[in-house]
Amino acid sequence: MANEPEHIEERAEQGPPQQAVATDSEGAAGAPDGPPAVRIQGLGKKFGEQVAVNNIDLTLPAGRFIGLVGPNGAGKTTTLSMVTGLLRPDSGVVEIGGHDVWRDPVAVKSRIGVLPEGLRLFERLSGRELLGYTGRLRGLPGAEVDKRAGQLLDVLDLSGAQHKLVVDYSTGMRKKIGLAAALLHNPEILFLDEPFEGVDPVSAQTIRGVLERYTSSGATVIFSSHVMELVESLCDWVAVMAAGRIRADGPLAEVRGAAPTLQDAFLELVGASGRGAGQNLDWLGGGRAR
Ligand SMILES: Nc1ncnc2c1ncn2[C@@H]1O[C@H](COP(=O)(O)OP(=O)(O)OP(=O)(O)O)[C@@H](O)[C@H]1O
Repeated sequence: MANEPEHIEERAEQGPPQQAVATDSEGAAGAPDGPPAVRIQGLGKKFGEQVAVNNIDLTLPAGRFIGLVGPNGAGKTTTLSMVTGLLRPDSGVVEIGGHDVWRDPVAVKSRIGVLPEGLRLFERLSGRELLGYTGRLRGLPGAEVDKRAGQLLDVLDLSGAQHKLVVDYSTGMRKKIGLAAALLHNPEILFLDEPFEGVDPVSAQTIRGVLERYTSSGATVIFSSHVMELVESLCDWVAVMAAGRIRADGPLAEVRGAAPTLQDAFLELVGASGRGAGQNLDWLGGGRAR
């Protein structure tokens, strides 16, 4: 990720140009009785001449396990940063649970949990203190924060490290404490940027279990990943992004289509299926005689 998140309050004040948002509750929203988890219209972001996100429209239904996939530089992090109010778009509208991210930031932020990529944590707090601080910031009563923090630390196998300073946490431990902090207020929608990166298989299994339990209650998870097998086994809804555009989105089976795996469908969608595997590197082969 190359994004340097701007300051959140500053961005909340200076929303992007507003556009009218269609009010239909049909189609990909999938939940006729409520608004979709996320509705994006005309969302765009440029960094200098580099178009990171190219006027995308996307509707993500509530109550699903949703994967946002795409090659390096596709625009996933930029999109998630704008959707969660961490980065100001150049254009477009984002609604979360029917609330405009820029006009109604408090309503939105109380409903979402975010595990951003390149997560910055308060390094000089212990894991336990970090959760205590986050819970109080979220307005939870102290006793409830203590209870939930203890349970999350236990489930995520961090109890033994709860009094260690976050600065001394490993990459995987940082992901797990970040996830605990994002879940503490029991949000309706959880956004996770590469939640499994740097996480060992045992911890990945634990995180999976926590997320599956969370979505089974009707909550929504939206996460970005490069690992197709993971997305295929976890998600029931997928959006494929490449070069700043949405190439396909919908139920997993629909996006996979006739392809044997999501990986095959993905390579086809992003136009990488015919790309050579380094045939030009004819000098490479350290095991052969030179
Ligand atoms: N702060 C920034 N300044 C300049 N360019 C940026 C910045 N953030 C992102 N970009 C560019 O925008 C494009 C999209 O980047 P982004 O990080 O959103 O992609 P991504 O899909 O998350 O990639 P990855 O999977 O590698 O993390 C890339 O070309 C990237 O170089």
